[in-house]
Amino acid sequence: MTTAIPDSNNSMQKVAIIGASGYAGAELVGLLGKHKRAQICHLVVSENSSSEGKLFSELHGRFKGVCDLPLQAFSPAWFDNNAADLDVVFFATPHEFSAKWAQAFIDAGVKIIDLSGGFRLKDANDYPKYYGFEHANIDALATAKYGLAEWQQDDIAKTNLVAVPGCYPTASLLCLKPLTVNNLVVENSLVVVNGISGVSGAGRSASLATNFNEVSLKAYNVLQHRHQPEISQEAAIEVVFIPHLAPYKRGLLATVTLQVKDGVTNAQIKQAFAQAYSDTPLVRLVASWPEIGNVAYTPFADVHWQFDEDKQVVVVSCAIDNLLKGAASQAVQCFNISLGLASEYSLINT
Ligand SMILES: NC(=O)C1=CN([C@@H]2O[C@H](COP(=O)(O)OP(=O)(O)OC[C@H]3O[C@@H](n4cnc5c(N)ncnc54)[C@H](OP(=O)(O)O)[C@@H]3O)[C@@H](O)[C@H]2O)C=CC1
Ligand SMILES: CC(=O)N[C@@H](CCC(=O)OP(=O)(O)O)C(=O)O
Repeated sequence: MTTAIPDSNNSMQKVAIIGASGYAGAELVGLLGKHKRAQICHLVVSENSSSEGKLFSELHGRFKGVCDLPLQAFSPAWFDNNAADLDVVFFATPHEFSAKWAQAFIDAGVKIIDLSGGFRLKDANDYPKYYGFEHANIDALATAKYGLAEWQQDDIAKTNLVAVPGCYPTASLLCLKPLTVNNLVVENSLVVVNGISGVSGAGRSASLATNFNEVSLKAYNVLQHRHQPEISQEAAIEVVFIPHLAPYKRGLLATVTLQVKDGVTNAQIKQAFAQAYSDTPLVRLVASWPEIGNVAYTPFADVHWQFDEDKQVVVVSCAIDNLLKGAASQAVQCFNISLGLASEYSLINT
């Protein structure tokens, strides 16, 4: 069953953010705190979190005087006491949490906008392989809709479980989809996606591998990253995905290299990108190769492409902020779409 949010009277939506102490959750607090249609009712962390009871602004000092709500601990009792009063819950939690709890919220009449990967893959068998756990809720997996905001508006508007795309898949798919939906790519050819992320992509918890002082620049999880099947699934084309970790805080770049069919022209490629992104305020076709510095701390995605007519090779690159277009601001786009608002509502010039 799918249910749009009841919204006939432009009502405020009562929202909770689970995972509010983390990086993506904190960005959501910032965006939803100034959103005219959202009332933040609860900020939630894990059951045994060291952050329980602290003010959100104690953890994220830039919000002092802006959002001083206390962080509550999630538990089955918390769910029983609060879920039914909410309209929308954002999960900025580990993937397993979403997989376990989404259905209970949906049964309580709550819409879920899930920033984790708990509902992105359609094949439940991929969860043990790429996420390391058996999916707890295969029925909900079947009803979830992927939420790449510029491409899946109708699905997002109708579902009560939105799987917000991963950060690398967002940038990669914004590059790929104009070419794949127009059937321009050579069948069964090698499609290579190189991604580079800064350290905030790994979340707030301490780890030696993602410690700023330890990171230089290297590829990781090559051919086995969980975003490889996600990109392939949503582009409907097999890709080779090579993520890299680099020593900066915010932003992500994906660069795609592929071969287009014999006879495909520069004009066709131009038309495909123009058609896709001429009317998308948050996805900008830019005149030179995208830079992380132009999109970090913003909800924008910048896209640029180049075509080698002799080799029939296209290179497309997209830069985003991993915590915004790659997570929180895209989640707000999904929230806006579900309310019948323009997806960029409250995200530009506010
Ligand atoms: N960082 C990024 O660039 C992106 C992240 N994402 C996804 O968003 C989600 C959050 O990522 P990020 O903010 O980076 O991660 P963080 O590690 O920074 O934050 C995780 C949050 O989840 C909370 N949490 C952990 N376990 C539980 C639990 N069992 N129940 C309830 N809350 C829990 C943590 O609170 P506490 O530990 O205090 O309990 C914390 O608030 C992940 O699924 C991630 O994959 C998506 C796109 C990009
Ligand atoms: C630098 C870094 O570690 N990045 C993370 C991806 C970011 C993320 O949180 O992944 P989701 O979008 O799937 O939630 C990683 O490679 O696992």
